[in-house]
Amino acid sequence: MKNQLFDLSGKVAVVTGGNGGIGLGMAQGMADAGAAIAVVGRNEAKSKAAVEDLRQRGVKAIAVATDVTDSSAVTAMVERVANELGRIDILVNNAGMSIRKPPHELELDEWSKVIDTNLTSAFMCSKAAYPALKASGRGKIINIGSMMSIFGASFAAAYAASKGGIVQYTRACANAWAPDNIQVNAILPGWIDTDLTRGARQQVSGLHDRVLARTPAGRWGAIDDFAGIAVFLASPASDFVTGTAIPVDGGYSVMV
Ligand SMILES: NC(=O)c1ccc[n+]([C@@H]2O[C@H](COP(=O)([O-])OP(=O)(O)OC[C@H]3O[C@@H](n4cnc5c(N)ncnc54)[C@H](O)[C@@H]3O)[C@@H](O)[C@H]2O)c1
Ligand SMILES: O=C(O)C(=O)C[C@H](O)[C@H](O)CO
Repeated sequence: MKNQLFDLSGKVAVVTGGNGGIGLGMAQGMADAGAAIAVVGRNEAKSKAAVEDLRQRGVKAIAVATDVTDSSAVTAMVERVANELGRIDILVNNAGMSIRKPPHELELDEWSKVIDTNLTSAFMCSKAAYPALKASGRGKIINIGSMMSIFGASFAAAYAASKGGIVQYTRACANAWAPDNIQVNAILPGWIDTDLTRGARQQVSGLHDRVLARTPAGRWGAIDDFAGIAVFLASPASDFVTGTAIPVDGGYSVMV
């Protein structure tokens, strides 16, 4: 008999920021395991391309244009996914951004934008999706933290605050929703080659080589590195795993 531990057939996953970068890597992994995917993003051309890629993998996929900092848009997004794909079993809170400045130069509106995008969006999406995840009977939430959930950087005050907050929010929800058989976990990516970190490499002098030097795997991460962990945390294989924050970092967080 086929091993069903990692089988996502019949499941529906919502991936915020799923039209590129780490979100697309996770969406591709879950699609290959059989899940239908709702790609939640703002850039329609990128979302269309992502949906085509996912459909080529033999699953249903839809694009839902949504700004995850807008609470009524988030509510409408969840309703549309449930209507069009029939259910929600997996929510991946992945959308994120950074504004890289020293803390004393960061304006209040910049601080708020980062916290709203990286942390408050996870709260809003999780709260909106909770009834559907509970109805699923086997709900899974995957939140995306960072090395900045563990370490600090002079250019990442708001970003690190948001990513530290994601870990604590994950733990709270894991406790609250365990009785509903919803597992809530976080992934802490190391340094991954995406649009986000292309910006970081332009803005932070020497970053590329510093990351290479302290990553035991000897390379930057790729979006494909997130397919396996997404499938694990979305599937029955992780049914007794909740409240954790798992680094996917080529060893960066264990390097002295
Ligand atoms: N790349 C890395 O090294 C790295 C490391 C640690 C954590 N992360 C986290 O991984 C996640 C994905 O980042 P990435 O590196 O793939 O970068 P990315 O820029 O490719 O992806 C971020 C996605 O979030 C979307 N997004 C941002 N604000 C949004 C909003 N208001 N509404 C809807 N969508 C929005 C973007 O449009 C984009 O699609 C982020 O949470 C990021 O903080 C990335
Ligand atoms: O883009 C930045 O400024 C970041 O800090 C991105 C990530 O969080 C970083 O790769 C560490 O995980």
